[in-house]
Amino acid sequence: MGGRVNEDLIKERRKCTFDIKELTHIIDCGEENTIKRKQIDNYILNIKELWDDVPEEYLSHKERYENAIKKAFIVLKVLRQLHTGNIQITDHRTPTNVYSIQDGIFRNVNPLLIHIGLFWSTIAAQASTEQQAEWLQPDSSMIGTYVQTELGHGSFIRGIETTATYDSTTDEFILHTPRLSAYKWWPGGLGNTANACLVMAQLYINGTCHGLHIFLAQIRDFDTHKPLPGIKVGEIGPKMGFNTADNGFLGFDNHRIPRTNMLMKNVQVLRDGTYVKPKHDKLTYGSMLLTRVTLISDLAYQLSKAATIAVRYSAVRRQSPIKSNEPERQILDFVSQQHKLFITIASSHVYRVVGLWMWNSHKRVTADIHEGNMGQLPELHALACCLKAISSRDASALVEQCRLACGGHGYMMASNLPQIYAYTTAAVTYEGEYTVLLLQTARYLVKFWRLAAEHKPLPQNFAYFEDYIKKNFEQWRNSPEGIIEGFKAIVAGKTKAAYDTLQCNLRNGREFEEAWNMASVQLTNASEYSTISRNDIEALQSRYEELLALIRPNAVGLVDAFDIRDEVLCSTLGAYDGRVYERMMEEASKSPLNEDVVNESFHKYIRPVTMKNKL
Ligand SMILES: CCCCCCCCCCCCCCCCCCCCCCC/C=C/C(=O)SCCNC(=O)CCNC(=O)[C@H](O)C(C)(C)COP(=O)(O)OP(=O)(O)OC[C@H]1O[C@@H](n2cnc3c(N)ncnc32)[C@H](O)[C@@H]1OP(=O)(O)O
Ligand SMILES: Cc1cc2nc3c(=O)[nH]c(=O)nc-3n(C[C@H](O)[C@H](O)[C@H](O)COP(=O)(O)OP(=O)(O)OC[C@H]3O[C@@H](n4cnc5c(N)ncnc54)[C@H](O)[C@@H]3O)c2cc1C
Repeated sequence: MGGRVNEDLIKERRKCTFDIKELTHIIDCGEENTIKRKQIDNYILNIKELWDDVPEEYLSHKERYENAIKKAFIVLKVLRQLHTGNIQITDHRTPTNVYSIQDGIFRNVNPLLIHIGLFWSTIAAQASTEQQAEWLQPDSSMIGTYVQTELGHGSFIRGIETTATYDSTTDEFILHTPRLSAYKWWPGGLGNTANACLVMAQLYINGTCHGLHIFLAQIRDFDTHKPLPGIKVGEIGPKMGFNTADNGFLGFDNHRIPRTNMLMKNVQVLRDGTYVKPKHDKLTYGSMLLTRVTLISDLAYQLSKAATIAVRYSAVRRQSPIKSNEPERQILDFVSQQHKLFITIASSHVYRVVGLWMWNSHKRVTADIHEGNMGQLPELHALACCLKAISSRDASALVEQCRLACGGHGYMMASNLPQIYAYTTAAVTYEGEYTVLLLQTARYLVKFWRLAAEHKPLPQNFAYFEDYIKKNFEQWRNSPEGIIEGFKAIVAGKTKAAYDTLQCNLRNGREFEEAWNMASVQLTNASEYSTISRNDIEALQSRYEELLALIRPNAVGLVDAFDIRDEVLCSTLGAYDGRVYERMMEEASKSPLNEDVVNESFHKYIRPVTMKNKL
């Protein structure tokens, strides 16, 4: 759409007091990354076949999938070209990588997301060198997915019922779904697209269960794409979002695969059925750990999209004067609006930085694990669980806040905020449900509290537990360092309270697991335990309001610095030029209900009633 940029946005950009490009480079971790990102964005976003004539919302469930899969293979081809041309296409240091721009292309989810993001990475991390050489060929016929969750079990994966029984007479595993609740349910790409999968199943050898292991299974014929004998597979139907993700179900009826299809980097089953244990029994959960780490950056990116849309719209939208004799003000001038939006910008930066830090920690811990040192894994797991849980919960709440901050227009699909919300809120559940993950972190904290309570030596990271017990906490200071100290006190105080409740339940004769369950609300909630006073809270509040006023002139500059292209934002409200009302009218004209001046239903249903006595 051509035309002038909205006058208010022009003024906002003139007001900005910092160098927008410089911030973009910081976000991208360096100017050279920005340049590279823009080149790849240009290359991919200029492919005409990736753009729709008809908005996605007007397509049927089936058409949506077919449209998405067409685009997915164009994207895959481009990714392969870039890959073979030695262009580094993923860079987790930047939130705006090739994975992120796909949001715009699909306006939803790439049905090959799990193939690219989980199937390949799990093989790369958990298959032996020989298996990788065989399965990770660039021209492989396999389109795969990651098949773990079942109808009956998602969170509690030890309860998974699918079995893989070793048959030493044929050197094969027999994959089997013993009952309805054992049907695999949810995996992305499974419904129609995948012809292979990594399946999580309970390993049985000579009647002994060795727990969960991962197996590669072909499920559809590579040529005809028909399900193989013994495989029942299909799509699970419409969802709140993720409607192009092709989530599916899968059942095995004594389906045989070679023994060498078990992922054998960390654990092995030998030809005679000997089981060789892994160095750590949770290495099989490695893909979940990696995805949880990756998700933090993705959620930061979703926040930056929502903030960009809502801030630009709030600069363009005028509604009500502040003083009755004045013209109507930009809604961005209302302090309550600033409070809703600036916290979203800030949270995006927080999770971007934390996501990057976690990504580097993951790399470091993985390198240690390769050397046989598992010491850092529990801490990484505890951090990944907590950060995935709170980043997804914060992101979905803040995206919804941005949507509400756009009033009625935020409710339009054309604003793209409902889709960003549906995408973001799913992350609260998948890859480990929010509460379940918080409880994993709580378990870790309680362990160290017990050490502190028993006056045993603590690692440096937990020295603040000891400080809390010895009441060594400093007086509250209204400064960033003071706030961090305050948070430490809250964590220590909360952990102590949960631990005390747990101990009390145990003293009352409860078994540990039951006592844990009874303390679980305390284990997942935080309260105020610091030395903060009412005066401090008032001082912080007024400092916060001062900061809102300081940020106000830079709000548009701050979201421009995220540098998200209009094709990726896909929003009538958030485009760079701010021509909100023109875009809304243009999008409305695409509604099939505007094709005929008089819809035929008028003649069929309305007129016979309204004109009944007049005909
Ligand atoms: C050809 C060219 C191609 C080029 C390629 C180009 C690439 C292009 C771009 C690619 C970009 C990629 C980007 C990827 C981005 C990904 C984005 C993802 C989007 C995702 C879409 C949706 C996908 C969704 C998938 C799923 O949901 S999969 C299913 C996930 N399921 C879960 O998460 C289940 C949750 N439950 C659990 O994890 C476990 O049950 C539990 C941890 C809660 C409990 O486990 P368990 O019962 O076994 O354990 P206990 O509670 O008894 O604890 C025992 C001890 O074990 C420790 N523990 C547990 N887990 C771990 C772990 N993972 N690591 C280490 N330790 C662990 C506990 O702490 C206990 O310890 P303790 O005894 O000492 O206390
Ligand atoms: C969009 C989407 C995509 C997905 N993609 C995949 C995929 O590609 N592959 C795959 O294998 N799976 C996938 N999943 C499945 C996903 O991983 C599971 O839904 C998720 O792990 C949650 O498990 P659940 O559905 O069993 O929830 P449940 O565990 O049944 O949770 C229901 C409620 O019970 C509570 N609860 C459960 N256990 C406890 C406990 N121990 N303590 C306290 N509270 C508890 C939870 O907090 C929650 O409130 C996907 C899911 C979604 C929504």
